[in-house]
Amino acid sequence: MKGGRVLVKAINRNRSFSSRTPPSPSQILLMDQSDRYCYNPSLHWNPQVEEYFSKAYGAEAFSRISKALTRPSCYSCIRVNTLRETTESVIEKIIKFQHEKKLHDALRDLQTSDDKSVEISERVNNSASETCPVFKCPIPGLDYVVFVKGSGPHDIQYDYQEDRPAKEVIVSRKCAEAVLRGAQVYVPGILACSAHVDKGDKVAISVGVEQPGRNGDWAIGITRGICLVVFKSIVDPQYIERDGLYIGQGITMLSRAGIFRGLSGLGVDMTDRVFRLPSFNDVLKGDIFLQNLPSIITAHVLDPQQGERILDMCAAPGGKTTAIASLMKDKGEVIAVDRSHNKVLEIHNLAAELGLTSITAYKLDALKAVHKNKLNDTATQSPSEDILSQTSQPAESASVVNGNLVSPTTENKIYDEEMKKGPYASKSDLRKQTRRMKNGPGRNQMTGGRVNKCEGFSPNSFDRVLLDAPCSALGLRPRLFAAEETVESLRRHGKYQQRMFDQAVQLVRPGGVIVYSTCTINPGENEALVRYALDTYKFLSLAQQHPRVGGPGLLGRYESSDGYSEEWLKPGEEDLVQRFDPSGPHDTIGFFIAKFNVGPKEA
Ligand SMILES: C[S@@+](CC[C@H](N)C(=O)[O-])C[C@H]1O[C@@H](n2cnc3c(N)ncnc32)[C@H](O)[C@@H]1O
Repeated sequence: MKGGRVLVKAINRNRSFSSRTPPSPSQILLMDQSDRYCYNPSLHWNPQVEEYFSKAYGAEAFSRISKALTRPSCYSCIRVNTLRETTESVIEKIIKFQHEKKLHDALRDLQTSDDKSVEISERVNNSASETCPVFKCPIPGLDYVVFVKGSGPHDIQYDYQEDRPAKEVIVSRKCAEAVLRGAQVYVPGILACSAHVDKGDKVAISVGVEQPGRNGDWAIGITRGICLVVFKSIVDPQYIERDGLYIGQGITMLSRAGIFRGLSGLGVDMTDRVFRLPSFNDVLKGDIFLQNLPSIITAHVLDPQQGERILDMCAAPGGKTTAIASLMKDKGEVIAVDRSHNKVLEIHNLAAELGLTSITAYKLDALKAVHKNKLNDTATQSPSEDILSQTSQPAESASVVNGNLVSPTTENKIYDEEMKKGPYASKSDLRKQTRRMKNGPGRNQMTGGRVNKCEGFSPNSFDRVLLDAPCSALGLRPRLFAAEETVESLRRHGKYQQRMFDQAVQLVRPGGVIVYSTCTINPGENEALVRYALDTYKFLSLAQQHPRVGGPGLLGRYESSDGYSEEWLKPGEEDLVQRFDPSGPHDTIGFFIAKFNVGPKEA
């Protein structure tokens, strides 16, 4: 009864999150559940941002883009490491992998099902994990790119019965976005679940998405561990808000108590998904790299040549860096910088995994990428004259404990804490135990390493520079919430990118090339940057791009009621940039690429 009162309070509190008048619990139970148990989300935007984008694209086009962002692309895009493998051999391996996965799922089905009479071959045929079509990318020049086609959205049978609602699990938005891309549900991503959930139960998975509050703020309104109850007299908080936010169903790997006691591990094994996309986590490591099509195209557009010296200014985790090095057949010098120590380690690990030796990664703030003692040194320098002051940073060797990257100091503290709790005989026993708990040596679970720090580079010392700028990332999909960005934060991104671009311009040699890219649909970070670049540096000109897959850029300007204005492209420039529309025929993320030729610089 006490629990019931807590829930009623929670419901009342959460009513403020919905602008609709919530139906009563008995009305809810009479509602057509097919409206509820489906995937039909609409993306929340900050109202001013929505107005700005609607003006930029037109209301109808923006609504299409917004809808497309809530879905994953319908295919996985794989870049074959051509230094190690052929496209044909990778296609064969992927087909074999999918058949093995189907058999694995059928065996799991046999283990968990009450009806053991169904033959394994029949289970293989009925398995929800499809063998997806695998084919070479048809774009000329990209025959080392492989597409694996997924499917969806699917209608899922959640076995809802009026008197016995499905057991449910609510996951966080980040977790749901990963699940929509093919991941499993891990314990930290679970926010809430029904009462009496046992290990092995079939559960419907929905998403807890931020809802508008009274004060114009956004909140999820779910306390982790809350119990979901649907009786005739009571419904859980956010019952209404989860309408149309069901992403599939799965089998729980732990009981309710186990889920909320644990910190890591698989929580729900997804058996039926709204979008079926093959997951290639840790599959064919070193032979393939999963990468968005526009990112692969960005490396092509840079057109790096063997023997050249290339700078990738914001490089981690190294997707484009490694694509560039591969296009150069690993011959030349690819310098990759990122401001984050751990992310530089990721670049190292990825380069090692793909067997690329032409890449050197440094920790460096790209806003200070021009060496300060060489700022006025505008004479063209050959790479050998470019003296970098680098320090091999005596970086703390980092370790992974329980999935988290920790420094040795932190690691020691953890040991001390664990010593107090655990039955371990000694620190060395605990160390062994902890090592066993560590995740495997995947690229994102670094097991420590040294990072070179560098003071910057001489002006004019690179043949080509890629600035894949940090951005609002409003092109990434699937996305279930977008209202965190305001017009002010979007403008700040634009200013930051301009400062980085200024550095790129100084570092590239006359006659060289700069490629600028973002994964956002925001014209303020795309077309406005191009305008800034062309108006500020008269020796820059837009260059033709190959291959050309994206659509034209936006022409004109934008003026808001607060007096702020933005200049975009001028007629004739629109076909020299590539804008990837998430609602377009290629079904990619939202992305933007501009390529600049660098003419003679003024003295
Ligand atoms: C869009 S991601 C780059 C993705 C990468 N190019 C790839 O293809 O894998 C942007 C990166 O910029 C880095 N970054 C942000 N501000 C930076 C700065 N001031 N200097 C260097 N790197 C920065 C972030 O750490 C992040 O890794």
